[in-house]
Amino acid sequence: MLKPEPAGGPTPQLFFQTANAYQRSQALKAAIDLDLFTAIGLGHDQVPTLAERCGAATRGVRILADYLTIQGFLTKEGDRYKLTPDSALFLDRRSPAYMGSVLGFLHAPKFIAAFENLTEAVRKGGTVAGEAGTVSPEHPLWVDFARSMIPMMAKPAEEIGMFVRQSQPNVKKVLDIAAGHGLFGIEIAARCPEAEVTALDWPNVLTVARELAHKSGIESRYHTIAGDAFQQEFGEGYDLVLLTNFLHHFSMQTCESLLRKIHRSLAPGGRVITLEFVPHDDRVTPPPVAEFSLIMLATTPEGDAYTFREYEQMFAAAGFARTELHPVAGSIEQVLVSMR
Ligand SMILES: C[S@@+](CC[C@H](N)C(=O)[O-])C[C@H]1O[C@@H](n2cnc3c(N)ncnc32)[C@H](O)[C@@H]1O
Repeated sequence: MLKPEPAGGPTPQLFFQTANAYQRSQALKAAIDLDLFTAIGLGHDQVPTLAERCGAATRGVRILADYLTIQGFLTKEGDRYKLTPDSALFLDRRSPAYMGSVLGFLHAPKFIAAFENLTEAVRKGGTVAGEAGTVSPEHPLWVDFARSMIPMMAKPAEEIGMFVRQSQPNVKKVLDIAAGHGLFGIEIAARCPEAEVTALDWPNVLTVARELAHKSGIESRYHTIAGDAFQQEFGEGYDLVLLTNFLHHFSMQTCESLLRKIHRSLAPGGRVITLEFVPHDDRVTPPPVAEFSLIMLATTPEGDAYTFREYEQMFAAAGFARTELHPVAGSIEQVLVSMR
């Protein structure tokens, strides 16, 4: 979508598309706020009935629906709109894969604010959103994350749950570091009946994880450690430590020190499952994965999207015998399995 036309001469198209990209994200937000995709899915496919269903002006809905057609979220035949297969799956509220809530994090004012001073972040080489950005203790953004991101994490959590069920079915002690919503540990507890899961995160975030554990019916096997992963005692004898979407917030040196602490907490034969954005060595491919490092620049002092070579190096330096990389179906992230 963002590539310039392959036609002959130079074109400012990429410049304009990128300069105006905020209009596209705001149009998507408006459609989700008005539940326009669900309304079309329900058959309100012409402007007058669609506007009525959305509680909006016909002029507003006509212009928005046409814009979303141009952007590829809808199709239009005559004066009737239809959802594309992707919009039907991810943007119709009735779908189990509905993603609308994800904007609760992606468009959270504190998250967007971190990008408003990107020039300064580039000058500095790290976030200018407070001293430590999103890695400040008990940063409130993580409660938004825990409440909003479950639809995005559901598929990888299910995949990791199935992987553990297959490869470590008798797993007993599981530590879920920076658990957030808790979905990853909960999926394992749901599939491995002997698993006792300990979730570690800031106290305000753990409230969300406990709610989900309760809803999932595994709360009697769900325990928590509230506080800083770098300070709190983990205990020992873990068969499995989960590190999903956490290491990218820190420098390699800080990651290594955490990995050493994790290594000490593992039982013989224990392993770590890390879920991460892992770009190729060129750091620019695959694009959606490699782009992740810009988020780390804007929101953290030293975070990054590390390559597999860098992760291998960090785990080896912390004492791990071997690290393997696995793709995750339905996700752009990858899993690293590291053996004690
Ligand atoms: C990107 S979220 C990942 C949540 C979940 N593991 C997932 O993969 O969806 C990062 C999590 O790290 C937690 N966190 C950040 N700094 C932390 C620290 N120093 N100690 C413990 N948790 C921390 C946040 O509260 C947040 O829940």
